[in-house]
Amino acid sequence: MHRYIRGQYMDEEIGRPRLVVQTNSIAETDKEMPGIRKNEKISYRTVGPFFIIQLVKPGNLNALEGEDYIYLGELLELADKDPHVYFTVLQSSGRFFSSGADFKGIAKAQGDSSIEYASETSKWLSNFVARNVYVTDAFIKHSKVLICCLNGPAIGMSAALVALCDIVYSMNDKVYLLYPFANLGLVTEGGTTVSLPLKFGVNTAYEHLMFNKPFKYDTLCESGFISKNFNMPSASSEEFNTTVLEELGRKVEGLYLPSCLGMKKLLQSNHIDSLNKINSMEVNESLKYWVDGEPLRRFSQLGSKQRKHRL
Ligand SMILES: CC/C=C/CC(=O)SCCNC(=O)CCNC(=O)[C@H](O)C(C)(C)COP(=O)(O)OP(=O)(O)OC[C@H]1O[C@@H](n2cnc3c(N)ncnc32)[C@H](O)[C@@H]1OP(=O)(O)O
Repeated sequence: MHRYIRGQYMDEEIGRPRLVVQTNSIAETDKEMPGIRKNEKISYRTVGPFFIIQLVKPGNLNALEGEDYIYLGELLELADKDPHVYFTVLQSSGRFFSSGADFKGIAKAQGDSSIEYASETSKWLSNFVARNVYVTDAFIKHSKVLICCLNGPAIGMSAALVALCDIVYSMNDKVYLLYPFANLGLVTEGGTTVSLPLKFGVNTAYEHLMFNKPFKYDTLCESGFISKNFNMPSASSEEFNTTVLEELGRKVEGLYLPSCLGMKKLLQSNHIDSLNKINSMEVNESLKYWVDGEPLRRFSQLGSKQRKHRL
């Protein structure tokens, strides 16, 4: 267990600071985790009791392919297993938190002739259902407190994962969440059938989902979705990430951190059954749409800029 003493996290098991490098008031270690590959779009590290996952591909607004979502799930499992970790912190880079599923990745899955599928159903079970259900499940059952640092907007599957976080901080009032399922020939995914009505109210969720309308800052604040706006309009995402981490370091000072995990387990028990149920229902409902081909047509229009979201 960690105690934050004189600017250092003391590891009570080994009776000395486990952390070797200090960045400002936050002690840091870039621990090599066994058994996990690297991913050029997503980095991770531990800082005291915080397991930090960062999206680091700002060039395409941190769009993620199927394999990247699987990687996120694997990182969550890693954080789950680490007894020194109490908080899993999601950070990003650049002007967007994440623009969701990568339309180039989806076109690649469709055009890949190296794999022969028995049927369209078999193809989309593998390219959509299995991946989606896995990463959503990893977020639903995660045992550490999930904190999201929204440096900018989040879209689609990535926005669904944001809605599964326990605490969300924003960098400024330009952030929004968009679930463009109706514009892309999809249905709700990533637990949003449950998480959005829960966090915004049923009718507000309907209005935004049916008409492809972004949840803008005002709604995010009024609903309590955003716990705190750091109000850093001219800062970089890196400055925002550092500021949040420093503040978190001060916030956990003196806390008995296992209590936080105990409370997470109890709070999670309120909705975990309905989230588990909907995860399976959502992907099974979506499968029909992928097999029919409408999402592919629409993702391809998005890639060629023939289709846009109304923001
Ligand atoms: C697994 C299946 C599940 C699917 C669920 C989903 O996640 S659905 C959501 C899918 N994502 C989207 O619909 C967002 C698509 N992007 C946009 O609508 C716009 O890019 C934007 C986010 C509104 C931002 O518009 P803006 O005009 O500010 O920027 P650009 O469009 O010029 O984008 C900058 C570069 O980023 C690339 N890019 C953006 N989003 C994606 C993406 N989802 N996939 C791949 N690449 C993306 C864009 O192509 C630009 O790159 P250039 O090389 O500069 O052209």
